[in-house]
Order: sequence, then C-alpha cells, then structure tokens
Amino acid sequence: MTGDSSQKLFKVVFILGPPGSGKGTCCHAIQKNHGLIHLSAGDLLREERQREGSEVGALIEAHIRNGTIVPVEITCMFQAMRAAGDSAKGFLVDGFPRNQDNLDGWKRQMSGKVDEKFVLFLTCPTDDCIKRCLNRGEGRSDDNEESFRKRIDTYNSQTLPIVEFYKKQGLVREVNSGRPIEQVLEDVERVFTEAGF
Ligand SMILES: Nc1ncnc2c1ncn2[C@@H]1O[C@H](COP(=O)(O)OP(=O)(O)OP(=O)(O)O)[C@@H](O)[C@H]1O
Ligand SMILES: Nc1ccn([C@H]2C[C@H](O)[C@@H](COP(=O)(O)O)O2)c(=O)n1
Ligand SMILES: [Mg+2]
Repeated sequence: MTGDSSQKLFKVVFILGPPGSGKGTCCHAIQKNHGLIHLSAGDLLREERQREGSEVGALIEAHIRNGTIVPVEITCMFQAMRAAGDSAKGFLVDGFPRNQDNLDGWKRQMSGKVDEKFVLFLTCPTDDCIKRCLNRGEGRSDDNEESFRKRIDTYNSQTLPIVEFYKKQGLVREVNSGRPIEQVLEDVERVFTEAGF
C-alpha cells in the first residue's frame, strides 16, 4: 500500500499483553512463518542500556526495575523500523504503545507513514504470568517478584487504556495466552491469516 507516490506505508501489528503473557514467544513464531520483522520495545531499550557510552542507560535501567515506562523520545520505534529497511513485509511491534506518552509520540512521528493492521492482545492470568517471568531464566533485572508487581500495576493502569483506545476502533484481536503454547499459536496464526497475512 502506498501513501504518496514516493513513500511506502509500514504495515504494523501491535502486540500487547501483561508481562510474561507470551508476546515475544508469539512474535518469534509469527515472524518465522510470515517474514515479518519483530521489534520489541523492551529488547531495544535493553540493547541501548547495554551500549557502551549510552547517556540514557542508567535511566532505562531505573525504569525497567521500577516497571515504569521510558519516555517515548528514547523509545524511538520509528528509527528502528527505518533501520530495518522498506523491503520488510511488515512489523510486529511488541510491547508498544504502552501508555499515553508512547501513543502520542507514535502518532506525532508515524502519522501518514503506517498502515496499522490490528492489535494482537494476549490475555493471561497474573498467577501464570508471574510464574513464567520468574522461570524465564534470561537473567532480566525485572524478573523478580517486586519488579513484576510494579510492571503489572503499570500494565493495568497505563496499558489497558491503550488497548481500550484501539478496541473502540475495532482493531483489537484477543487471544487467551494462558493455555499451552501450541493452542495459543494456533489461534494467533488464525488471527494473522484472517487479516490477510
Ligand atoms: N503459552 C505458554 N505456556 C507456557 N509458557 C509460556 C507460554 N508462552 C510463553 N511462555 C514462556 O513464558 C516466558 C515469558 O514469555 P515471553 O518472554 O514471550 O513473554 P512476554 O509477554 O514477552 O514478557 P515480557 O513482557 O516480560 O517481555 C518465557 O519463558 C516463555 O518461554
Ligand atoms: N514501550 C515500552 C516497552 C518497554 N519499556 C520498558 C519498561 C518495561 O517494564 C521493560 C521491559 O519491557 P518488556 O520486555 O517486558 O516488553 O522495558 C518501556 O519503558 N516502554
Ligand atoms: Mg517480551
């Protein structure tokens, strides 16, 4: 799809859901099957935090441990999409937009540049999410009970209203991810097929 004759619109699917609900796991499978590019806002922030000489590394780490959301000027998803090139079939934008500041920044930067296909919204009971995070085994500094509680509070108070915003536009596709992964992926695959991917 094209906007004007010179600019191709970026096809985007947002992936939202509570911490540990399986966003990254689903993106990994979908990316493989459909040739889409997976961009996780959390992964991009962790990468920047690790970059030698980063001026915002300490600030990012403080937000990650506190389960709060980094200002959108730092979480620059557009830059990452551009860097991925326009040969991409589309992008799986994982864990973004996570609050009103993310959404406002996204609109400021992306208006007229993206084709927002839908929001894949994963739902999962908190008890399952915490077990998954505590057993993830990736050494993340926020995979502990205290950070998890803060992340889930932020999710409930700041991310769910963003899901509501997209629901009102009829863009939300909900999948219950509190089930065995094979069943989750079957439903996720169906959602993508129905959307023409
Ligand atoms: N359906 C499932 N059943 C059991 N375990 C799962 C399922 N989906 C994902 N997991 C496991 O749960 C952990 C968290 O999954 P994942 O990293 O995909 O979640 P996430 O939503 O990206 O979390 P975060 O928001 O913290 O990045 C991983 O160890 C993953 O292997
Ligand atoms: N849009 C985003 C996404 C992530 N972060 C920070 C705060 C999160 O708790 C942390 C981990 O994200 P995840 O890997 O769980 O998606 O990264 C943010 O500030 N803004
Ligand atoms: Mg993740």
